[in-house]
Amino acid sequence: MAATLLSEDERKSRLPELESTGWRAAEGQDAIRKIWKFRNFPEAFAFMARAALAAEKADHHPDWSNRYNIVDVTLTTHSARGLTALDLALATKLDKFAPGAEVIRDHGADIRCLCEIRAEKP
Ligand SMILES: C[C@H](O)[C@H](O)[C@H]1CNC2=NC(N)=NC(=O)C2=N1
Repeated sequence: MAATLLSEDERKSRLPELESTGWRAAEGQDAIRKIWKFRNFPEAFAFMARAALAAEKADHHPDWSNRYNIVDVTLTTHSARGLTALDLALATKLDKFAPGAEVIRDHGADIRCLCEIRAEKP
């Protein structure tokens, strides 16, 4: 069965818990975003490996980027064009995979979304 968008009631009851672990609204889309800072690249990549296996098993995949020890994750359900229960489930799993990692709320200029990159006008 196709995943359906979270209702207002579901959002009210489920999102505060994710908010408390550091998830925030992603800009410009119905999605949640969290940025982790690990101690080093191996720890970041170990997290990503576990996340990748969980994502593949659930057939639900994160939109993410990695730069050295930073993993920047956005969750949304593309087929539903917004948040569904699949995103809540994956977010909860990711939180379990990175219990000790620092959560970054303020990202520096070095970490930019590819969507911000524009070709220079000739
Ligand atoms: C064919 C395959 O099941 C779909 O493309 C899945 C794969 N992973 C997915 N992941 C996410 N986040 N959203 C989707 O709609 C989605 N669709």
